[in-house]
Amino acid sequence: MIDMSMTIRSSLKSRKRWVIKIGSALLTDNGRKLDRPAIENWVKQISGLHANDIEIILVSSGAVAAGMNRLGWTTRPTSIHDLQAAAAVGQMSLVQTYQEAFGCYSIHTAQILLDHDDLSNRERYINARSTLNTLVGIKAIPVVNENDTVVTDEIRFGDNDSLAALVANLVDADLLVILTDQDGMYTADPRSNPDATLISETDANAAELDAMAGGGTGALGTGGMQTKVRAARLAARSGTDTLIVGGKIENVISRLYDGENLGTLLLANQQPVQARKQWLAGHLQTRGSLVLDDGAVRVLKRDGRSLLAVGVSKAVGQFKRGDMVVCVDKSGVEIARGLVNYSAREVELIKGQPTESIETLLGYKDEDELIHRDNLVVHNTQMFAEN
Ligand SMILES: Nc1ncnc2c1ncn2[C@@H]1O[C@H](COP(=O)(O)OP(=O)(O)O)[C@@H](O)[C@H]1O
Ligand SMILES: N[C@@H](CCC(=O)OP(=O)(O)O)C(=O)O
Repeated sequence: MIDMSMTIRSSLKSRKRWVIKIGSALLTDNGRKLDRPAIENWVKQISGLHANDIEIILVSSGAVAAGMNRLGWTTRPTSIHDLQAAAAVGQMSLVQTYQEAFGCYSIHTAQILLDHDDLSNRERYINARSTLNTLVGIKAIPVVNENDTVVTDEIRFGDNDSLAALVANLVDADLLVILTDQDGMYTADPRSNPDATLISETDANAAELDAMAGGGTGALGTGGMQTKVRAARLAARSGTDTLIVGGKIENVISRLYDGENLGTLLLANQQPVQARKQWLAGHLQTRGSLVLDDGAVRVLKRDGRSLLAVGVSKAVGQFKRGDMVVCVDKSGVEIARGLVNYSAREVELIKGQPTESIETLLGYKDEDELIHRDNLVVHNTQMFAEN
């Protein structure tokens, strides 16, 4: 009998484009300064893949931790401005370290700082995508982090796992590798459950993962395993498999490339969706919601049709035309999300009404649909549960 897991592992070599995320806990050896020898070691391995024509986009945390260390701050600040200041100071060390380390292999690096708006605005999304594709095309290695200077709580990704997944969507990555301080994902948080066992491989959307993933983290990491599972689900939307693996395992990246069975492989098990829909699905910020009646839920889920005003019973929030809204059934379960063609105020006037009445009710009609099917992503229930 063929061992499927070995088949998948050995096929990793043929995955052309990898997004590799290195977490704070790991980069700073859990709170001490940037672990330069460790960084040089990952860079050496990544350079090996690069020499084999694998395209790499690096998502690196560590700015806050590196900044704290430079500033002599021993405890992580709670004020957002202090965190931003630490990140701004630390980002300098971070990129300098990567530049020097990759420079030893004559590889150019490029700093990319992204915030939520960059990926939620269609135009900026396309610009970010083109720049990353161009950099990869000229064989430079983009080093991505969240743009901590311009973000506030409301628009923060908050953890680099989500950012890495959205970057994977953005560049249509073939594999997302999340390097962390545990050997992979365990059946429970190994910090508090010494009997927990390592999961080798499962579906990214497997429901049991939610109960196994703890949010608890070390001194500097954010999000724990929950954000990694969520990231794997986001990445799955562009058909990208995710590997969660220990960054301190000797030669981990090279060994994964060679097909070794390390860490936890969370499989996308779905075909890549159309690029625009990926962007919609990864669009974390929503401005409101629409409550659908049973008939609308059925046609969206079963027939993939557009959402019409007649199937909506309520608008919640202050959204405008073009905003992202979630569509929930009458018990509040999210079934889809998409770009709405009418504002909340307009929806309140046309909800439950046939399309022919829109012009009479509003005095004009922009579009027949509340959300056109091209701008609508219908998903299975638990995908956005943590948003
Ligand atoms: N099921 C689990 N398996 C492995 N680690 C887990 C699990 N649940 C929670 N964790 C915690 O997640 C931590 C890693 O996440 P985090 O501290 O955010 O690191 P990073 O900076 O790499 O993102 C681990 O140190 C561990 O304590
Ligand atoms: N932008 C922040 C990253 C936030 C963070 O620590 O994320 P993670 O590595 O997922 O725990 C930094 O560079 O410090």
